[in-house]
Formats: sequence, structure tokens, C-alpha cells
Amino acid sequence: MMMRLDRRSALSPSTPSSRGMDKYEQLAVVGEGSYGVVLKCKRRDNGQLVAIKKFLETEEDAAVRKMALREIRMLKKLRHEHLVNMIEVFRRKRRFYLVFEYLDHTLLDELEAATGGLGEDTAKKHLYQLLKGIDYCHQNSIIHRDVKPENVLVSNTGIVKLCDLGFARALAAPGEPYTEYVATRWYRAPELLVAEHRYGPEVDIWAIGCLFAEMLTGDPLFPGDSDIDQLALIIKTVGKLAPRHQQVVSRLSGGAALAGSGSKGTLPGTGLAKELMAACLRTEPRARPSASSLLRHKYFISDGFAESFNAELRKKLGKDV
Ligand SMILES: Oc1ccc(-c2ccc(-c3cc(Nc4ccc(CNC5CC5)cc4)n[nH]3)cc2)c(O)c1
Repeated sequence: MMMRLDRRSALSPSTPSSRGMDKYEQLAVVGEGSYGVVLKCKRRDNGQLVAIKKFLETEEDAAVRKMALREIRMLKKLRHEHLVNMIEVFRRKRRFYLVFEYLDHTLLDELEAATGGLGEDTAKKHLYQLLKGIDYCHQNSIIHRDVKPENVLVSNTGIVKLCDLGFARALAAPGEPYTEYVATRWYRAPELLVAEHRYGPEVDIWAIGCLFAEMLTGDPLFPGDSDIDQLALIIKTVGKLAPRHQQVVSRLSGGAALAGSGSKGTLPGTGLAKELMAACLRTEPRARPSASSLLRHKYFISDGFAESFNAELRKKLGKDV
């Protein structure tokens, strides 16, 4: 469906414009959420493919305007090889348009196309790049909060970038509780499932542990169909919750049965891969390693993988990484 995006008005003086939204031709819708739609577009003058997030509501809605400006402020701060970078911002008919890099497909597309997983070599390369992107977020005090296969983009040269930080948020000040937020259930850490007010970047590490397992097997690790079922699957595989979380669960209807016998199921993978995955999936958030320490894990270092893969990334990205 061809749609000419109308004349725009620059959102802020820091984004001087040329011919406005006329410079893009819409090619497809690649994503839809409750707050907006993501369009695959082509820049008319040079053929560059971009992804344009169009907010559905106009900025008359104060809540939408506040959320959009918060998202734009955050996105302007974050620039990294393994995050989808924002190129420019426009406003048209009192709606916000955010223009981003376009990558060929998502990790979900890869998982749906591959039976039995992506193979350990691809899974390891994707995992390493994901950890680099999330480490950058965490170093900048940003929690992504919705790491899942749809939010992991892959270029046709195998470069991986995290996207849709629309729900990301800055780390709360000490003592400040977070607002309620519901990450996609299958990748939601136990502390989110028990609605702990104080959660941190560890929720992203949990999600990455879930993604690593899914890349190896091709199947979601914890496909819960309710929050209680989600907790039951987690406990069955990785063992008991942290005592403070167990107390919360035992007060929920049917929660008492979730105490768990302590015997654990098995995680996919072998050797150092399984060791790294298990570390990401510790039910005590404080026990999960940081992204930066995971990047120095024996799994990436002991076989020379990090050194050779970083050289490969530098060539592909055409710059120092
Ligand atoms: O706050 C925000 C809001 C939106 C984004 C965002 C930025 C860029 C994208 C994006 C998507 C994309 N490529 C893409 C390609 C294909 C698909 C869907 N494939 C399946 C087969 C139908 C989905 C996405 N390239 N870039 C998506 C979201 C963001 O990164 C941050």
C-alpha cells in the first residue's frame, strides 16, 4: 500500500529538516502496538530503508505527548552498534513520527523459520551482540524491560540490534518504586511476576537467558499461559524462588502449591553455555551476573570466540566496536 507521508514540521530545532515526511514512501507495516505502528519506508532520494514509528494518538492527548517525549528523550541519548538507532524525529498533523534504522528481519522470524533452533554458533553470536546492546543500556542506567524475539532485529549480514525501547525506563532513584509494567509474560523475571516494586536491570538478564535457551532449542523456555503457570514452569525448571518472592506467591490463590520441591528440571545446552544460561536464570535477581560480566564469561573467552568475533563485527560494522 503506497502512502505519501504528508509534509512534516520538525519536532525540535535540533532536527533540521529538508523536505519533511514527503521524503519517505511507505512500503509495509512491520509492527503494531497499543501506542503506535511501525512502518517500513523507503527514502525517495537515496532508496534508504527506514522504520518509522507513527504514534496513533495525536499529541492533544497529554498522556501520549508525555510518553512520546519521554521516549524521544531516551532514544536521543542512546546510540550503540547493537541498538536500533533513531535517525530523526518529525511531527505531522500533531502526531509524532520517529525514524529509525531498518534491519531485514527479527529473531522471531528466524525462530519461526528454523526447526530445532538456530544452531549453537548463531545462538552464541546473537547472544554476544544482545549482551553488548543491553550492557550499553545498563551502563546508561536504562532498563529495556521487554527483551523478546520480536524486539531483536537481525540484518542480512548477521548484525543483531535491540529495538522498541518504547517501554524502556531509566533506573529508579534509590527508594523510588517503579510504575507497574507488564513485560511479555514468557520472558518476565520472577520479581516482575510477583510484582516486586523494586526491580532492576536484572530483569533484562533473565529475559536474555530465556532467549538463549530459545535460540538453542527453537522453543520458548517458559511458555506460561498465566502468571501462576509462568511461575510454576520457572520453579519446575530452575528451582525455588527467592524466599521473599516465595512468601508473596504463597499468599496468592493456588500459590501455596508453587513452593517447589527443590528438585530442578534441566536447562538446554551443555558445558559453559548451560553454565552461562543458568546464571542468567537464577531466581534471586541479585545473584544474576551483569551484562558486562557475562561478556567476560569463559563461554565467550576460553575458546577465543570474543577476540575473533569482535574482529568480525568490526569489519561488518565498518568501525571500531
Ligand atoms: O521506542 C522505540 C520505538 C520503535 C522502535 C523500533 C525501531 C526500529 C524498528 C525496526 C524494525 C525493523 N525491521 C523489521 C523487519 C521485519 C519485521 C517483521 N517480520 C515478519 C515477517 C513479518 C519486523 C521488523 N527494522 N527496524 C522497530 C521498532 C525502537 O527501536 C524504539
